[in-house]
Amino acid sequence: MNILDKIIADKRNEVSLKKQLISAEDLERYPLFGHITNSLATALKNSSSGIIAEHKRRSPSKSVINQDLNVQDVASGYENAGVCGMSVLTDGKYFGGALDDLILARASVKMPLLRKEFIIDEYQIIEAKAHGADVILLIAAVLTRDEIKSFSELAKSLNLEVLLEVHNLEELEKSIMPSLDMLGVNNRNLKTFEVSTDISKQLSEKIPSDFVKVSESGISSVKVIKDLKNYGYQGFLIGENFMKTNYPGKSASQFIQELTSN
Ligand SMILES: O=C(O)c1ccccc1NCC(=O)[C@H](O)[C@H](O)COP(=O)(O)O
Repeated sequence: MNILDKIIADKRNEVSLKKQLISAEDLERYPLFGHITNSLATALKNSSSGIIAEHKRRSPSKSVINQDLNVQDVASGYENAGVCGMSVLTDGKYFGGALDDLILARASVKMPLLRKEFIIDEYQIIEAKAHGADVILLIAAVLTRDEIKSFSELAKSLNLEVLLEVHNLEELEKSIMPSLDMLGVNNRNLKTFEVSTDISKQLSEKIPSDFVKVSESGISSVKVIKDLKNYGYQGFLIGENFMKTNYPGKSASQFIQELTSN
């Protein structure tokens, strides 16, 4: 079993247990469920940097990245740096994240927040809204076309935006539909952890122009972003490169200054 299959098997158990503890109807009564959402797609379209900065304590590919930081400080640092939005990993077992991280980030910043999660059930979309998210991630590798359609339509009905993530042409072709806002190409193969931005370049021309294109993972230099911009990318999801430092907000700020200075 590859790591992605393991994550998904664990996620199915986790979600089924959670549903027994808190019903979807209960989640809809959470105060944050009614929050007014902010558009990440619009922020990316209007930005000269396009950075989406991630809160990531650890990962299956790198184990520990940084466990010593306060998520509220990270969120404020990123917002002050001028990023377009923040990705908050909420998976506990493999990434050391939590839904509480999303609530704490929401309490600290106004910018769009992406719930970075392995979504396999509509329940998690309601949960995302109830904990302050503006955007959800759907991963084509683990969903059928019918699931992508029903999950994205549910998200849209809750005023959440959808970032659909692919890693190859087959996933892209099965996923294109009007209920998506942004199409992300993950440069990391989630089954082997191999990272190459070549996949973003190869798939760029296959992504219809009505979607905001996002390149995700393994981005650690301004040069790579300048290159990807030539392929039509307007969003760049960066986690480890910022989170491995003591001050992720400061790192993001320096990165954006370098990116936008010439
Ligand atoms: O990051 C991993 O090791 C990983 C492994 C298995 C599934 C997902 C994984 N990461 C999720 C992400 O997509 C990244 O956290 C995100 O794109 C940022 O990547 P990076 O800038 O390389 O930290």
